[in-house]
Amino acid sequence: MTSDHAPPLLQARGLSFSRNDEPVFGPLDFSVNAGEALLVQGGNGAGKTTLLRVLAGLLRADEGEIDIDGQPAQAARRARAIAYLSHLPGLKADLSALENLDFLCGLHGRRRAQVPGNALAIVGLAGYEDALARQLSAGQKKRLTLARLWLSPAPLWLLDEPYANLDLEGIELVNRMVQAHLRDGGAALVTTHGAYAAPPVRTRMLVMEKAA
Ligand SMILES: Nc1ncnc2c1ncn2[C@@H]1O[C@H](COP(=O)(O)OP(=O)(O)OP(=O)(O)O)[C@@H](O)[C@H]1O
Repeated sequence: MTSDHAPPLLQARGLSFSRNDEPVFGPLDFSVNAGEALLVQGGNGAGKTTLLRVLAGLLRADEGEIDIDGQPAQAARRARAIAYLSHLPGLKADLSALENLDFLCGLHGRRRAQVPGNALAIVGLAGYEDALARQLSAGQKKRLTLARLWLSPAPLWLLDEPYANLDLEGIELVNRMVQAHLRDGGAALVTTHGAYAAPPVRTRMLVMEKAA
């Protein structure tokens, strides 16, 4: 079977979510193939973060189906396939940068041939190995979460506002990481308000609007 006939890495059909009977989004239909990015665009409150949390399995959809590699996205498949970069850093404040990465690799595994020390250098944090997470700036924290992402073995990246808090060099770093990940056969969903940079890769668009 050639990759042209492989099922999408991620497919959502009729996906909808509401809170207290108020619709937040949907029904949405979209798919992302290996080697592609899906830009999830929408203004504040449009439901982008909520969608990523539903895809990551942190919230339950009201209706619809999510398939990963052509199979229903149950918990074990999600855990193996998805790396979720929240807009919150989710770091252990009293552990060092390197300890945070070691801890997260212990929880989620890591790509072969990638080690935490190298990942720190790749994201521009060489020399910060022993700095406590709480002593890092917002942009440095973001870079540390990018190092974690880089170490993840998961093919499907869910990136919530990956450019937030980053300087120009950091934005280019995200774009290079996404390009390399897609070249390796991965895929990425990237939320954006539309005003940010977007990765220069093969992209699909999903435009979300605040539910009426
Ligand atoms: N924990 C929560 N409890 C109640 N309502 C929430 C909660 N989180 C989000 N919402 C509401 O759900 C809607 C969608 O929010 P969401 O964070 O998904 O939007 P977004 O598109 O990511 O916005 P932004 O661009 O501002 O980050 C908003 O109306 C928001 O107020």
